[in-house]
Amino acid sequence: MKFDQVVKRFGSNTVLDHLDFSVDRGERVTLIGPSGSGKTTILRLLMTLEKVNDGVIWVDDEPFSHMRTPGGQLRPANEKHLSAIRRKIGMVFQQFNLFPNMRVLQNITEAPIHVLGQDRAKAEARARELLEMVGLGDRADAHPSQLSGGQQQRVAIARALAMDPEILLLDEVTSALDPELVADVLNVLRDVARETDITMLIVTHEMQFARDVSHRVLMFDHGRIVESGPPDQIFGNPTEERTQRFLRAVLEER
Ligand SMILES: Nc1ncnc2c1ncn2[C@@H]1O[C@H](COP(=O)(O)OP(=O)(O)OP(=O)(O)O)[C@@H](O)[C@H]1O
Repeated sequence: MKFDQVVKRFGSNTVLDHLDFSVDRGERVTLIGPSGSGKTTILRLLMTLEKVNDGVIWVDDEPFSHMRTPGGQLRPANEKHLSAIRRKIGMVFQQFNLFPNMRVLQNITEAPIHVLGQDRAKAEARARELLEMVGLGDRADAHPSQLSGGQQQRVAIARALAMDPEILLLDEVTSALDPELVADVLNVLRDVARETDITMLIVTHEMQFARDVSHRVLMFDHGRIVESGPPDQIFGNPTEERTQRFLRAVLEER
């Protein structure tokens, strides 16, 4: 995946200013930085919830924000291109947004059956495997309201994985949880990181988790990358004053 000179503005506010970065297949990258630095905007562009003002996003060497004309030129993606391409992307949000009137199993199989056209038996078998993986093998028939927030978030992780995404976006997935439920969710994500080769883009304030699972950390400020490197370097020995100040502030919040 590659952001090539991406510009995103909201009115006169330039949130991403000619942003360039790439993420390799299978790489896990954490975005850190102060509030308003553009991290969520990057994830929303990849979810096709926002459109770039300039520059191009590429996934698998194919234009993502754009599409090719028969003459080989790039033009902004239309709805058809976006709906095909957004299937490559899975996302888990701060709010779990499960379908409240569907049981856990159906929450997971809904999109594979209705969007990907998977056979029901196959989708259910895969959903049960994923429920085992997130430690909820015995809750397939529960309704979301019968689960804790942490369990609901683990269902949301299984639901995202059921679409076999190439890229998984995690946006502050533990921020809405009671503190005692955070560890279970992060442990499930550590397992996902260990057992799959899904590319992950992670926004989190859980610095130890970021350190454990990321190959690389990008520090953002005002829509630009201030510093990037392996987690041990960024968290252990950051060179930029802006990164040092940000990490001190995060530690003080704890
Ligand atoms: N839909 C929108 N309309 C107008 N401005 C927006 C919109 N979405 C984001 N912004 C602005 O874009 C900037 C970047 O926001 P973004 O949410 O990407 O930052 P962030 O780094 O994810 O912050 P946080 O950690 O608080 O979530 C902010 O100035 C924000 O006010």
